[in-house]
Amino acid sequence: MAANDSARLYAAETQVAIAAVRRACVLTASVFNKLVKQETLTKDDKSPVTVGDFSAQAVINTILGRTFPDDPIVGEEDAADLRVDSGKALRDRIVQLANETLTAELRPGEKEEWGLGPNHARTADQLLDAIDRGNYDGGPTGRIWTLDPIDGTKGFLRGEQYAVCLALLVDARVELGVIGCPNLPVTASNPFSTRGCIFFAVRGQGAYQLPLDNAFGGERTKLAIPSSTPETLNFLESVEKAHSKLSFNERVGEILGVTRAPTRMDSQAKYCALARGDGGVYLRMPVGSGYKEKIWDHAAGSILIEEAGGVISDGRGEPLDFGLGRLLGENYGIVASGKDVHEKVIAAIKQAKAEEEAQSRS
Ligand SMILES: Nc1ncnc2c1ncn2[C@@H]1O[C@H](COP(=O)(O)OS(=O)(=O)O)[C@@H](OP(=O)(O)O)[C@H]1O
Ligand SMILES: [Mg+2]
Ligand SMILES: [Mg+2]
Ligand SMILES: [Mg+2]
Repeated sequence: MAANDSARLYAAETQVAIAAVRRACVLTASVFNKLVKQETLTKDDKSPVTVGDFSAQAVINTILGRTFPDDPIVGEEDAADLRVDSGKALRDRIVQLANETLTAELRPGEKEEWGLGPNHARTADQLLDAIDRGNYDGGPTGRIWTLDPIDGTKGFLRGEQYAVCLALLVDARVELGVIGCPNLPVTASNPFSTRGCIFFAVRGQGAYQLPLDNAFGGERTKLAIPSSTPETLNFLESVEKAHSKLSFNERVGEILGVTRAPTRMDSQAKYCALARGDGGVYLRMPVGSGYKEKIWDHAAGSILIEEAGGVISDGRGEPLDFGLGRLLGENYGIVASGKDVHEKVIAAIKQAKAEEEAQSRS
C-alpha cells in the first residue's frame, strides 16, 4: 500500500480484509487438490458446503474477531453440523486447515497483533466459535461485516470459478468490499495468464485489482467499466440453471441487440469480470422458486461495480437494500452494468416481462 494510505478512511479495515481474504484463498486453493468425498456436506437447502467453506470462514472470522472485536458478522456458514459427534472427522480437518492458515509466516503488510503467525494456533472450540460469529442477523444500523467464505461452491467443486467475498456495511451502505478469485486469470484478455486475483473497492476511493500472490507488494490496477455498444456488449450470467432464468436473459439480449454469446461463470467473479471490462452486464433474474438472495452474495460485488463507475440495482431499477437482515429481501433480480447501458437494460427487462405476462394470459 502507498505511504499516504493510512490517512484514508477504512485504511485499517481494507488492509485487514485483504490479508484475511488472501489467507482464505490460499487455503481454499490448496484444499481443492486434496478434497475427498466425505469432506462435503449437503445443507438443508440442498446446496453443498465443504471443509473449504467452513475453514475459510473460521480463518476470516478469527482475524476479524481479533482486529475489530466489536463488529458483528453476517456469514453464510454455521458450525452446528461440526459440533455434533458425527461431525468429528470434518471438525478435525477444519481445525487442521484453519490452523495451518492462521499460523503461516507473516507476509508483508500483515501484523502479528492480528493474531497471525506461527505462535497463534487456536483450539477447536475457538475456531467453531469463530465460525459462529457469523450468525449475526444483520440490520439497518451500525458496522456489520458480511462474508461468503466460498461463493460459488459448485464452481469450486468443479474446479472452475469461485470467490472469497468480504464486505463492510455501515448503516446498511457497503463501504468496503474485497473479493478473492483464486482461479481467475490476472489478465482479462488472456485466459492462459497466471491465475489468482484480489479485487477491492472502498467507497469514494475507487476499485482495484491486485495479484493474489503479491497482494501488498504487487502493482494495483485501477478498474473502470468501459462504455459499450450492442456489438461489444455481452451478458455475465450464472452457470447453475436453478440460480437465474437464462431464457429471460436471452430475450433481454435480443431486445438490446446483443450479438455476443454470454459468459457463464459461478460466483461474484462475475462482478469482478464486469468491473475490469470483461463482459458488459451482470443479469440475474429470479426463476420463480421464491428464493431470496443473501446479502453476502452481492455486497462486495456491488461496491466493486459502483467504484468502477457502474450501476447496480434490481431488475426494476430499484436500489438493493443491505439493511433488511441476512436476506436482500425485496429485490426482483439483479442488474449490474456500465452507466451507459443500465437504463436500457432495465427498459428491456420491462419489455421482456410484459411479453411474458401477455403470453401467460393468452
Ligand atoms: N435457488 C437459487 N437461486 C438463486 N441463487 C441461489 C439459489 N441457490 C443458491 N443460490 C446462491 O447462488 C450462489 C452462487 O451464485 P452464482 O451466481 O455463482 O450461481 S452459479 O453457480 O453461477 O449458477 C450461491 O452461493 P454459495 O452458496 O456461496 O455458493 C447461493 O447463495
Ligand atoms: Mg452456499
Ligand atoms: Mg454465495
Ligand atoms: Mg458460499
